[in-house]
Amino acid sequence: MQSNTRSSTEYLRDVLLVFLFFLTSLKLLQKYIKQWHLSRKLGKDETQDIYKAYRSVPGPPSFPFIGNAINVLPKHGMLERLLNLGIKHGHCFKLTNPLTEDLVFLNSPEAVQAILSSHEHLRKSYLLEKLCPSKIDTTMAILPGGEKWKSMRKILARPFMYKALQIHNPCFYKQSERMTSQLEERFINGNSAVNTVDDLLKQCIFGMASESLMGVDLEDVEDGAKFCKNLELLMQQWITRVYRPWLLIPWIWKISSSYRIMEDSLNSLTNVIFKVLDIYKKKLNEEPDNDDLNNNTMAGVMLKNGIEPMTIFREVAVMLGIANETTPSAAEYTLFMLALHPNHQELCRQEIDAAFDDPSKCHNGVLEFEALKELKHLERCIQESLRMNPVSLSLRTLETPLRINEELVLPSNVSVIVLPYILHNNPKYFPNPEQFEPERFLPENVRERHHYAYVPFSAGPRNCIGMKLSMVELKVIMATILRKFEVRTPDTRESVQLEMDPTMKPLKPIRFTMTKRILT
Ligand code: HEM
Repeated sequence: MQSNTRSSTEYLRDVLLVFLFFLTSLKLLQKYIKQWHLSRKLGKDETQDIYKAYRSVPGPPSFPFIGNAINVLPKHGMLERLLNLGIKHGHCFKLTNPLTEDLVFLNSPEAVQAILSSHEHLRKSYLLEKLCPSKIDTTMAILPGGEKWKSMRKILARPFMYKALQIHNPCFYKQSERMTSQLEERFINGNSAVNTVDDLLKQCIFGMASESLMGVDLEDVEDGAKFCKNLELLMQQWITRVYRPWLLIPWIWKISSSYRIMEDSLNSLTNVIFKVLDIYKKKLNEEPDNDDLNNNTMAGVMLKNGIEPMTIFREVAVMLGIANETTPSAAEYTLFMLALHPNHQELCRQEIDAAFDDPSKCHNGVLEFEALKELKHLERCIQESLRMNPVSLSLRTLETPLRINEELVLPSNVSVIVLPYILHNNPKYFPNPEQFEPERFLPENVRERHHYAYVPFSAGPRNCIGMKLSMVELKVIMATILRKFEVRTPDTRESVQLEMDPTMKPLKPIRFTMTKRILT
């Protein structure tokens, strides 16, 4: 019996070895074919120069079969390992991966500018395209550049501009007031003085994004929390495939439980968004010339441009998925920073009180949109918090070579990553990076820094379309919370670990205490 078990273990090991050998050979073959293709395009000498320079890109030792897997796995602690590599190797380093393209991390503002400002390198990643559920793989955020991406990005730009956001100003306060009442319930009337707030921030931000982008309060159609949960399930199943590569094989994926969960959540989301579109169309029929309805929501601009309902559904679902994955962790972390630094919290509060107490800037508890621009210290605190926890990253797969500087050209079929966490925590660009110093964002200090040293929302033609929306959301949320509560935390910066999942967020929800302010 024992020898049987041993022999089946050995058999398994042999199969695994053959499989890995086969994979590595395939990868090598693929590499030579790509090199041969490039040499036909550029000439043999130039191609040899590119590959020679590429081989000199530093990086940790890579192993047969597993490449640099040990540098990224386990997920726990990955960010710190990557930051250390960034600081050790300087402006770029590479990691190899036996299953997909090599990854080159760009860590200096000059190298970051080379990729992000380029209009030629707009493809995000082959892997991202492969992983994407087929119903949403043609959305603007996933498309590999090209005319289709360009025209959709142009159509969708309008609802994200300040003019459109200004129109939705009352809805931001409505959602935020809803949240502060829930906070009051939790901290003042509840049993425990110490609580987490991540769920309430998420619901509030989701409400703001969905109402401003679709023009309908989701709570009027169905339980917003349920919709939010379905979006999260969709994102989780999608990401599961990165950590379980066998799910990349289509037939295994289609019989997996993850696929079924994803299909169920997709169907549920489709039903709700179609209901919202019906409400919106009815409103449009009643007021066909209403500029707000036609131009200031995603639903409006897409209907006006004759885009079919299924495409509208896809764009809205992906947009809300991204909104839900990014701004809530930025809000939680900003609140944490303000809780850890009462002096900065007080400076923000002085500006906030001055605006709320000025009858020319505040009507019925709603600050004029323009008054948000005057909350300068708050804005710097949000920027500094996004420096320390930049939430997202930029990823591109090169279809043609990319010149980084005089010496280095990266060959095609390499994936390039800008991880702002590395850039923003490098003492060379931000001295004492572990310190919370909002003064770094005073205009005179910003002017002295390289424009590409701070890129939480990316930059260039494929930057974040939702940047202004999320800054407005973050300001309104912080202003309404600080107006009502004194915020503190029993957690420390060292005890709050950030993880990439798939965006950067605290591993465990952060705990807060909130004391109600007595306003005279
Ligand atoms: C704090 C919040 C946010 C952060 C830090 C953030 C950051 C980013 C980053 C780094 C990118 C990658 C760009 C690239 O590949 O170079 C991106 C893309 C994108 N973001 Fe955001 N984002 C945030 C909020 C939002 C919100 C609220 C929305 C929409 C409601 C949004 C929609 C998008 C879209 C659609 C793209 C893809 C754009 C394209 O491919 O053309 N983001 N974001």
